Amino acid sequence: MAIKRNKITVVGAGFTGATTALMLAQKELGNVVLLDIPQLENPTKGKALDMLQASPVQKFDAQITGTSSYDDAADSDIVIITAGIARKPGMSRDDLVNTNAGIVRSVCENVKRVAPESIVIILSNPVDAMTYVAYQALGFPKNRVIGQSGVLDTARYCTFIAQELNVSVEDVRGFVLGGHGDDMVPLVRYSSVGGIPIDSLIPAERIADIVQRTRTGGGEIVSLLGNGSAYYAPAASLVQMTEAILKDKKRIIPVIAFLEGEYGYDNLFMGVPALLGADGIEKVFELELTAEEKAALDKSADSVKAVTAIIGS
Ligand SMILES: NC(=O)C1=CN([C@@H]2O[C@H](COP(=O)(O)OP(=O)(O)OC[C@H]3O[C@@H](n4cnc5c(N)ncnc54)[C@H](O)[C@@H]3O)[C@@H](O)[C@H]2O)C=CC1
Ligand SMILES: O=C([O-])CC(=O)C(=O)O
Repeated sequence: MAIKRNKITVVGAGFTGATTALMLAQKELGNVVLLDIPQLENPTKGKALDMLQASPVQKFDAQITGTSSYDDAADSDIVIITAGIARKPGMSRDDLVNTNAGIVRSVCENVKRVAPESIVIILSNPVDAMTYVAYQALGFPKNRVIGQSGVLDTARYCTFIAQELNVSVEDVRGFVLGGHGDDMVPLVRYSSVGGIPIDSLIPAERIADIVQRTRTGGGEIVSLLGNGSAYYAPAASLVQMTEAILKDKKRIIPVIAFLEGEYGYDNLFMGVPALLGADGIEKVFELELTAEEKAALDKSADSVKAVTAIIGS
């Protein structure tokens, strides 16, 4: 008899998708289906088989299947969408909007057919707008359509704070609100190290540098890689979200959620702190913001609205 495990499909077997598939299996979060286009079926099968053959060495029990058929994704508990093109140096994430909207829409039509009860996590960029596209194409309730940006942006922010102070990343807390673009809003007032507010540990001008480096963190890696974008930290972020849902951990982490009045925004997907558990987004938290923080969030929301309008919200 087959062993009963969660089923997680990762659509897009490129850099982020393949890395995510391996990390999910290594954490034994479920059986993983890695899916890409028919023209890449053999390389996708090859990547999955190669990962599977790491399992006796690393001692993880999970099946990993490469495919181009949505039948293999049937009844997935979670579907992670990484399908689409990545930006190159000199491009913004928004330059990908038209190409990736078509890809995300077609992927979601298949997901809706084979995995109608799944929770869907979107990575493809520009991710706030792509999460909107997915929501429209899937027709799922809003708690089951979630975009990834805040875990990654917060991870970058916390990395830079830990480096600045030469302390363990484990003790750094903080989060980033807003759209996944260069005007995202790292919330300094809610950031601490070992419980100590960062503004009593780091001079204001260095904090400003950290905030700015966080905002352009994706672009920094695009420039260094030369031909693609980040994938290790994005994959780790997707895995953290998947784990929170599958283990019903009730974690409070920033994710892209559908806003219907929260923070004064309506009919918009954007990054906010949320409770993640077995039902997906179980609650969105609305924080008190200062006038300055709200103005920064409004600016970020305006950018998200502009790119979302291109694909017709
Ligand atoms: N939201 C975030 O924080 C992040 C978003 N991204 C975005 O994730 C996306 C993927 O990035 P990478 O994996 O580095 O790109 P990649 O080019 O390495 O992989 C993308 C894969 O999607 C596949 N694909 C294209 N159309 C498809 C379709 N219709 N069905 C199934 N698969 C399809 C391609 O064949 C390719 O294998 C990009 O849009 C990138 O900008 C990347 C990192 C972080
Ligand atoms: O920068 C990009 O294009 C990929 C991405 O979203 C990130 O790494 O934050």
